[in-house]
Amino acid sequence: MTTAACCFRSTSLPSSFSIHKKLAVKRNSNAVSFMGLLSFSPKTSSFSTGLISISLKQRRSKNSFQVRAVAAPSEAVSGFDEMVAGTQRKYYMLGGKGGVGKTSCAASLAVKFANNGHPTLVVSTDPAHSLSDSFAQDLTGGQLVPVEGPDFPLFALEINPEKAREEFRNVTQKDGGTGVKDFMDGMGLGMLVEQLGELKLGELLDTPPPGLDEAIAISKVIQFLESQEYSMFTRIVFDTAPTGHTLRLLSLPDFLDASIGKILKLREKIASATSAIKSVFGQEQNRQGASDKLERLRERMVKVRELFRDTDSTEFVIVTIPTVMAVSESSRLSESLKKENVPVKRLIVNQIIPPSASDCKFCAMKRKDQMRALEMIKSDSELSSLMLIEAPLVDVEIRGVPALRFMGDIIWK
Ligand SMILES: Nc1ncnc2c1ncn2[C@@H]1O[C@H](COP(=O)(O)OP(=O)(O)OP(=O)(O)O)[C@@H](O)[C@H]1O
Repeated sequence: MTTAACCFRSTSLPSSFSIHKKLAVKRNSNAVSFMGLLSFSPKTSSFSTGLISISLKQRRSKNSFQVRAVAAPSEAVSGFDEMVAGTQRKYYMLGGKGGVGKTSCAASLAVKFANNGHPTLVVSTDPAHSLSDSFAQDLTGGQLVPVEGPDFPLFALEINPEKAREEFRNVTQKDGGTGVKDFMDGMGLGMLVEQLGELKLGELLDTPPPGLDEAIAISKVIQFLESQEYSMFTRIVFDTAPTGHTLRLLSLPDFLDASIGKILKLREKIASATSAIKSVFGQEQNRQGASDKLERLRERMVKVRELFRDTDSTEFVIVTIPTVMAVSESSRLSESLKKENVPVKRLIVNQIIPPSASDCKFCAMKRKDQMRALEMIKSDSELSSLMLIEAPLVDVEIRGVPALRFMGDIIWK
């Protein structure tokens, strides 16, 4: 058995393991190993650290190599049995600070659900999508795209926030905002125009606050899921935008709901005030259509809000890394989510450096730091009550279904 010493270099892997964007999924996307002592056994064609082994034996299935975990640094259980049980539709939203591994964790959960018999949809509502990168497949286009690899249907959806906002703008501005204003001006109802000023909807859409795109994206997902065609999905996994956005998103549906509610009320007022002349101008039909659209949009916003707070079907999983900054932010996120009555049960601490048998000072220091952050979690009033899931740092990027399957088997137990 040959032994290669650690560090966070995938150069400790043979050259065929180097990660190339396009080829990753077909050839070597399961090229995953932990930092730490890495051994290669030519006899069995497998790598092993003290913690995992990766078998290079080619499988007959589409996904070339088999990746097998022997043991993870933490034997902590994520309660996956509970997550996977039942065929009632469940929503999992993964969120946290930027770059901590939300997409990798969300994608690995989606793969795991699909491999456990759930037709699954994974949705990115992060304006900076990375699902395509994570799956090493082109999932762009704002439509449901089948993901190749898992045993059961897995679809991905990257919502194009710009496009979604544009659609929203068309409905609210043309038919509900400026449309109302023009209409009222035309009717000589200037006194009602002032009331529109309060709505600030046009302003909102010109300089959208963070979170708006996500609210619209989620409402769009709800729109998809309302149709019969998509009723087969029993698990929906959301890869959400970084923390700040998520927090603002939580209050947005209320805000938008109120704004749209105001517009609709205003419409009713106008409708009665202009009932005598409206038929002359033949505008009644248009207005009714616009009102219906707004009403539907409002209903969807209400559903977004309800979805976030539904303890039976929804759970927000916080993803963090073991650093003081990330832990502090996660604590604040947990507090805010609880305040908003969003169900939170699990906390993933990602990128934990496993104990290393090699004599790497940098790793030892880093690990010590991480252990301190983990202690901080255990004594944090917000985070200590959550189910702690520890996920190891691996020394290459997690890309492609086999790698995600491997990661999923470590995290979701
Ligand atoms: N446990 C891990 N070990 C090694 N690399 C990891 C791990 N988790 C995530 N990564 C890598 O870190 C990078 C960022 O991960 P990912 O895209 O999942 O994070 P994110 O939180 O979704 O980021 P963003 O906030 O930018 O959307 C990716 O290159 C991913 O492969």
